[in-house]
Amino acid sequence: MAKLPIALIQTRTPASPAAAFAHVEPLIREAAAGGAKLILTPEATNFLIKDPAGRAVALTAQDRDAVIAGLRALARELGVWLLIGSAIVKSGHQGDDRAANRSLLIDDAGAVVATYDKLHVYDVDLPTGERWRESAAIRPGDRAVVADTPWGRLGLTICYDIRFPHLYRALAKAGAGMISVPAAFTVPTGEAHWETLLRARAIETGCWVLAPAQAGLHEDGRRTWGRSTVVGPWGEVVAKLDHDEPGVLFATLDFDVVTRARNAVPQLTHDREFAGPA
Ligand SMILES: O=C(O)CNC(=O)[C@H](CS)NC(=O)CCC(=O)C(=O)O
Repeated sequence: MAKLPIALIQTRTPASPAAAFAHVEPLIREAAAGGAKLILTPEATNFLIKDPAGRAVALTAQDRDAVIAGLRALARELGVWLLIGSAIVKSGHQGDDRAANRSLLIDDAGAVVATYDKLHVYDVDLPTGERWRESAAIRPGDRAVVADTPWGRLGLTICYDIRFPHLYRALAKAGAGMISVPAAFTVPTGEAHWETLLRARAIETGCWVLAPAQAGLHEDGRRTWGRSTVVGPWGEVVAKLDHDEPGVLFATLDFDVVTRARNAVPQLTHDREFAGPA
């Protein structure tokens, strides 16, 4: 199979959608100019605020969101596939005011070909005193998604999902050769867990793991870990931005490596049913 040149975009997304688009657009152009055919952006590409429940930004529906519309036009203009790691949009569920934290896969004609709503929401109290209640603002999704691309199947996940290995196993078993993990990781958990979790999921699944990240001190005082990373199917870090500044990370995916890793250790075919623990 042909090799796939990709790029991960590392952003420090501002709080307003217009500023968020102005921030990400030149980075995507740089990625396309560098030859990437699939470009991935982080979680919360359309705006990033500390507390989405605080709603400084009015929610829009997916098909009315100006950032999504702008990025669809850009994908078409540049002739690239684009994963909007996530956009925070109206969930579309009646009687639930919360948003969806949604990944959107855009093809090179600008069409939305797959969407995935983040399954696991981040309700966590960190030892540093940081307190997150994502469930107050975000309605979690209820289905896993793999999408077909010209280069094989892509499994879609978001940020905190990385801590739920069974989701990744299900995606690999559904034929994914690459899995996206757009993120806005906190600094304390980024430092302690980010790279290890990404490498573990790659090793367990024999998939390419593609993790574009929010980075640095955002305008509302929130800080994210950055360190966008591409991990190969054997678990090695193939490319990484070792900092928390905005930027573009290039890599070339070879899907023969997926086959080789899975032939070497056919763990995906060795699952067993088991009783208990009692
Ligand atoms: O709220 C937004 O606008 C964007 N979404 C996020 O920042 C989300 C939910 S608060 N962050 C995480 O999932 C961090 C996970 C993490 O850091 C970990 O697993 O340790």
